[in-house]
Amino acid sequence: MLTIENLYFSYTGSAPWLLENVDFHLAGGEYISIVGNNGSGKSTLLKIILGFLKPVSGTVTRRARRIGYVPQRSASDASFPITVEEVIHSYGKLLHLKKIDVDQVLSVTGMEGYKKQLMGSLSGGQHQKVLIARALMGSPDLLILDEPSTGVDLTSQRDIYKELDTLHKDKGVTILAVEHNLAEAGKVSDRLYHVEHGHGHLCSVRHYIEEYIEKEGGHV
Ligand SMILES: Nc1ncnc2c1ncn2[C@@H]1O[C@H](COP(=O)(O)OP(=O)(O)OP(=O)(O)O)[C@@H](O)[C@H]1O
Repeated sequence: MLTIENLYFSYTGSAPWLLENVDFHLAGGEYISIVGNNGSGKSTLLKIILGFLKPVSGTVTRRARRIGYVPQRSASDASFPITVEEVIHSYGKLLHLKKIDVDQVLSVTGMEGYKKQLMGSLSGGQHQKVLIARALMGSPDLLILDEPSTGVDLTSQRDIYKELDTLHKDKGVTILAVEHNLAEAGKVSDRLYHVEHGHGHLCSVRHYIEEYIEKEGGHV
């Protein structure tokens, strides 16, 4: 679905590298969460994968038919006066979809009852559920999310990861997400991709937690 080979990236275009000699492979049907400290380059890697940024060197091969993207939530999202149904309609137009059934789109994450509401009036969890529903328009085979549960209460976090788990397990959607929420994402991801000091490696959730406990002297 996605292969990265020998990727180097920095915002200046030269060393020191933010991402250095990165290799990554995401197979169809997998769910991988990208984890690592603040500033380690996770969102940057996602932007390179999405084609928003160009690697300085190395290759990114995308084999997905269609990619759905849920961006990181920003404070400005709440102040823009747009309703839920307008968000769905405008995205459908962007995708050149011939028919847009707003109720059907929103029903995937149980948000059809909120279509007349302003985006800014939704709670953090409701907002993310609308963005996930939007990202699923046009039936993407790869769903990419940047910190899907930021600013979301615990109950809504569980709802969101339950939905991601269903999409992954029942509908076969391949998922790649930048994550800080290991408590929830760890339960549903197949593996983690740990970005640290410019390098990345795949590991199991268990291995990552053990490594973390060792470094932090026994505290998670
Ligand atoms: N447009 C930019 N121009 C220059 N530097 C940037 C830009 N965007 C990000 N950076 C820097 O690149 C580094 C990595 O940022 P990035 O957002 O990829 O990290 P992250 O791992 O996603 O962090 P977090 O967990 O805090 O979201 C940071 O030092 C950041 O300040």
